[in-house]
Amino acid sequence: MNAASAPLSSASTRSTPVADSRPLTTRLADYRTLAKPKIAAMALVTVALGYLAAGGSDPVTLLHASIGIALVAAASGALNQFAERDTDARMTRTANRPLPAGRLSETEALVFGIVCGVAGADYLAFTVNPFTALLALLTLALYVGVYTPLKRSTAWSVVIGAVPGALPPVLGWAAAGGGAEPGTWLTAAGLFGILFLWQFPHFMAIAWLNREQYKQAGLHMLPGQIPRVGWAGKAAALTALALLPVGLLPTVGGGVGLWTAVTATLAGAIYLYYSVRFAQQETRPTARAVLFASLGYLPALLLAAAIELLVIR
Ligand code: HEM
Ligand SMILES: CC(C)=CCC/C(C)=C/CC/C(C)=C/COP(=O)(O)OP(=O)(O)O
Repeated sequence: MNAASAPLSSASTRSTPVADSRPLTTRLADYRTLAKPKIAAMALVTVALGYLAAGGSDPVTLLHASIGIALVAAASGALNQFAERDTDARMTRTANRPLPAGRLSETEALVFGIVCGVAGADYLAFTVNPFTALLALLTLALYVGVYTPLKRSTAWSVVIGAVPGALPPVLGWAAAGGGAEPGTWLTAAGLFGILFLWQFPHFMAIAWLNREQYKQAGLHMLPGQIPRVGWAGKAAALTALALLPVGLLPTVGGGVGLWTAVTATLAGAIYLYYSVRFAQQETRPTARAVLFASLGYLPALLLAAAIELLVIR
């Protein structure tokens, strides 16, 4: 029985809500942490990219889609943390999250996740379209129901987790009615491919930085758990290299233009440079440089597409 399957220590989480004298702002901050706002915010960047690339031009529809998807993303973060309350308690990076730290109860996290998921899906169905609502629920189901449990048993969980992670731009494309226009399917496939590949250098760096903690928690995030020297870096460099041609697909599909293709190539080249440096020498600085490069790539793409589609065109 590995560490992840060991029984929960009773001190690490509470199952029933207790009277809480903390200020409301503190409690709201804990619910905000449950929602994983930074990951959700970056996902919304890619939703907007998908919406614009599918020809979406109504800011109200994009706002409705963003609100609904943000609620479903918050549900995915809360239900993921509910499911990982035991392993989160075993990693210093996550031990201070509301559940392992005992600031929120399992019931509170579960109810918050379910309410956000139901509200988000209903909101999308009524203000955008049922297809987008279904796709958002599929993303939630794959992330919480497939990726999260698989982390305890196989490193392939990262490849599987990259599928829901890559769906947000397709949600934006669906919100713009992309499904009705077969011609835009290549654009949607390109955006999915970009985000799918983008996740590997991003996470190889994170997994390498946290490799001892993942081992301690019994999570299988890299083959062999502690990667053979250079494995994480090589995987990052290879996927960053593959990202260069895939970054051109939304332009080939006609969803975006030449400037977005140029931006994807420049941002991709920077991402590749830092990934190759990480492959050459796996150190904390080279790994952190890959992580920071990953956090700049997607906003750069959205900015180029927005200028190209809303200003230049
Ligand atoms: C296989 C897929 C992915 C994995 C395993 C993964 C894992 C992680 C982990 C473990 C962190 C560090 C969180 C912390 O510091 O506690 C992180 C940070 C982050 N991830 Fe990912 N991620 C993946 C995909 C994505 C996707 C699809 C997005 C959004 C489009 C994203 C956006 C972010 C952002 C913005 C941060 C920085 C958050 C912070 O600084 O706290 N990630 N990721
Ligand atoms: C609509 C919708 C649901 C959008 C969300 C997009 C999405 C699924 C992003 C998650 C990507 C991912 C695998 C994060 C890592 O979680 P982790 O549990 O490995 O991270 P942790 O170790 O920090 O908890």
